[in-house]
Amino acid sequence: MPQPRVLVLRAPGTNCDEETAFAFEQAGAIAERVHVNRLIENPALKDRYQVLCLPGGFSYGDDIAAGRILATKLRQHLSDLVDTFVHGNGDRLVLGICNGMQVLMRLGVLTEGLPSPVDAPATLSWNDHGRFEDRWVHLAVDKTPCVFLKGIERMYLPMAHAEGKFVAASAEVLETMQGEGRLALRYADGEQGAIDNNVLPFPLNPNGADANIAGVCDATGRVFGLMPHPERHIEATQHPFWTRRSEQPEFGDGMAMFKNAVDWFA
Ligand SMILES: NC(=O)CC[C@H](N)C(=O)O
Repeated sequence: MPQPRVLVLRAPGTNCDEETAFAFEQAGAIAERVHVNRLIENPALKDRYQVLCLPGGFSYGDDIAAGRILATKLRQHLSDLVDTFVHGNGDRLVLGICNGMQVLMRLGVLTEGLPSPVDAPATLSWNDHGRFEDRWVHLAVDKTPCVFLKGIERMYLPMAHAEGKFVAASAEVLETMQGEGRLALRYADGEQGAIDNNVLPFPLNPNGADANIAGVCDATGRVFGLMPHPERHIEATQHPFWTRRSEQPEFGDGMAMFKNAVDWFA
């Protein structure tokens, strides 16, 4: 099986790049952490990679708005790189985790092709309670073309963010996204929780996101952004109650996402 090469993009304030690269490597990929300034110096570096991953953290200190500055830098200096991974020949993948999803949202690649009643079809806003929130959440996968979520029904993952509330500009945006399978990942009520479009109470929905949205993809399913952290649950012993389980699964819930990415290139 060809080993895909993953570009894990770093910027000042990124803090999940090591774990994310490790998760991809455990899944069978070759992952390299590359600083955004190295790519600006040498844009041709991008041609080494099949997957672009924007990891979590506080890029540029979350100044102005989380993800805003890195997104602007990418748009100004590396639009060709973004275009190659997002569109290109349709043979590459893009994953944004937490701050990475924030960057993808600010770039507009996760809401491409949607009706836009105001300046953007959707955005990420501050959590309803106005604070940084760090907790484990139950997630359910909706019917979706998302490559990363193939075969996954549920996950239990940590979330850790302040600006993670997905807000759509209109009901039409949400309907279109759901129709295209783009509302891929939702906060759910416990392990058996189903997809629910009615906003679940805190802490089930930790930020008040519309339709309990935790992750969205583009229309092709190759570009995916999620607020929870799959790279923080790739081993069974990272589960908060692992010592109380009689049997351990082979991997933590997040691992399947990284394996799906690797398998897509097989
Ligand atoms: N874990 C993260 O990537 C945090 C994202 C961002 N800094 C926020 O607080 O919203």
